[in-house]
Amino acid sequence: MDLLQAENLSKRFGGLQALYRVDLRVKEGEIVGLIGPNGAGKTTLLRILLGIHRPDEGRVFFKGKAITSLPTWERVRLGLAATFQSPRPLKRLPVIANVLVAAYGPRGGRKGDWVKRAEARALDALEFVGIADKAKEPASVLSGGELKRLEIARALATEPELLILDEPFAGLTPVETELLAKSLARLRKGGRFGRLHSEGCAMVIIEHKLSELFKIADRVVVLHFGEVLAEGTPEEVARNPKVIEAYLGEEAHA
Ligand SMILES: Nc1ncnc2c1ncn2[C@@H]1O[C@H](COP(=O)(O)OP(=O)(O)OP(=O)(O)O)[C@@H](O)[C@H]1O
Repeated sequence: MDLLQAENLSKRFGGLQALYRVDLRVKEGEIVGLIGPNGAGKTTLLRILLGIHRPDEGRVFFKGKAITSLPTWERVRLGLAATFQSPRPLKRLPVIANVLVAAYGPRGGRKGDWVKRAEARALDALEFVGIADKAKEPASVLSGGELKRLEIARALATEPELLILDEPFAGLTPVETELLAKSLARLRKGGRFGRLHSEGCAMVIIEHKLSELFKIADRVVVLHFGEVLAEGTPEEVARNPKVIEAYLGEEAHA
């Protein structure tokens, strides 16, 4: 059984067809890259998976359960987590408090001693993304790259089974990008990270930095004008003439 199964998703904003009959499947522990030109519908798809938008048509299943009409918090409780293109931290609160919010959230409560363990898990999530030394600083002191990593720590504190990342590498330096890509690959393998536990987290990663994405993705789905243009391994997608014409070619000319 697939961990996530989205079927026949369509979404229209006024006269604009942002998504048209899109299918997306994610297996347990799989990393799926979601790419496509600006405006292709990637963020719209992410928002439907999270319950921020309702699709006009189509259904979403997570762990075999129909979640199409569930609110976001219930999806999080089931094991979905996400980070967004633009981080929105609680700026005046310490970095650790930003992560604690997630650790105390609806999913935290599934384990008996969650209140006692929340602090430890929040710290370990910060350790995982390499900003534990800033735990007591207000979130406002973090650099752009560190804020992106804070978002990831916050998502990880819920110990998700599927993590959806919207441009995690954007705004990161090359060194930060490489470190984060390695951390995500470790997370997918699973294991214990301090007091955090991962069974091998699956991921959907929206990204324009293709060389980094292609190193860690098992499969890549290409959206174009709201429809799936192509799908395959990174190698297959990179040499697909339709993809080169619609997207990669454009990058090459940029
Ligand atoms: N809330 C909204 N209201 C109206 N139009 C929207 C809304 N959200 C997205 N759109 C439009 O839907 C289309 C798809 O946008 P979307 O943000 O999903 O693309 P994207 O692939 O994520 O692009 P990018 O790479 O620039 O983030 C765009 O034309 C966008 O302007």
